[in-house]
Amino acid sequence: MPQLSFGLVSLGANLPSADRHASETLRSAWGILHGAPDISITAISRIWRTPAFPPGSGPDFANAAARIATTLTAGALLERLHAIEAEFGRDRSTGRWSVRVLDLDLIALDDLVLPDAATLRRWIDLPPGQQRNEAPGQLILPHPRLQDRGFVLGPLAEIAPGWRHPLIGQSVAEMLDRLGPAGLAGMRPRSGDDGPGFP
Ligand SMILES: Nc1nc2c(c(=O)[nH]1)N=C(CO)CN2
Repeated sequence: MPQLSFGLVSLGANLPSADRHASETLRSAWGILHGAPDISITAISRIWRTPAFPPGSGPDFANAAARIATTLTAGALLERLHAIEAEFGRDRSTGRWSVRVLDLDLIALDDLVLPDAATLRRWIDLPPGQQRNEAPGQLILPHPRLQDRGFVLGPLAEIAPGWRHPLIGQSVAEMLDRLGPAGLAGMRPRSGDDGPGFP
């Protein structure tokens, strides 16, 4: 029997037409994710509307977070997430902060720390905006900017507030607290009828 892992995935969409379209993109993406034989979504946050980061870099995003159970390895799961992004027309070659159709980020898988604790610590401590020197496609877990981003932590706190970062040692709720009110500035869950709960 392959091992069943616990995973956290952050979903983001920013379309020029924003809003309604972007949340439809997220809904169909999590439908595809849940339809895969070796992945199931066990909880999904509400859809949040969030200002683009960095500020002024484009239209608002729709963001959500999913808790999954999977038998896939981290590498296979990441490939699957990229394949779903490609189905939505995302082109990873168009640059880091360009307008994207769909973003599926693997935030964490069990307590994996990759590539290793010392390297991840160095990347976590990099000043904002400074580039990491990872190889293209290299697996980094947990996501190295997770603790700085309200648009990740806000939705995540709805489905996994007690999940503890294996290197930082803080829970999602504690990381969100540390960001303070400014960390969620301008961000809001869209409406009560968006969830939580799946489907
Ligand atoms: N609000 C918000 N801003 C972003 C997002 C995102 O998902 N939400 N994703 C980015 C690229 O990963 C860059 N900026």
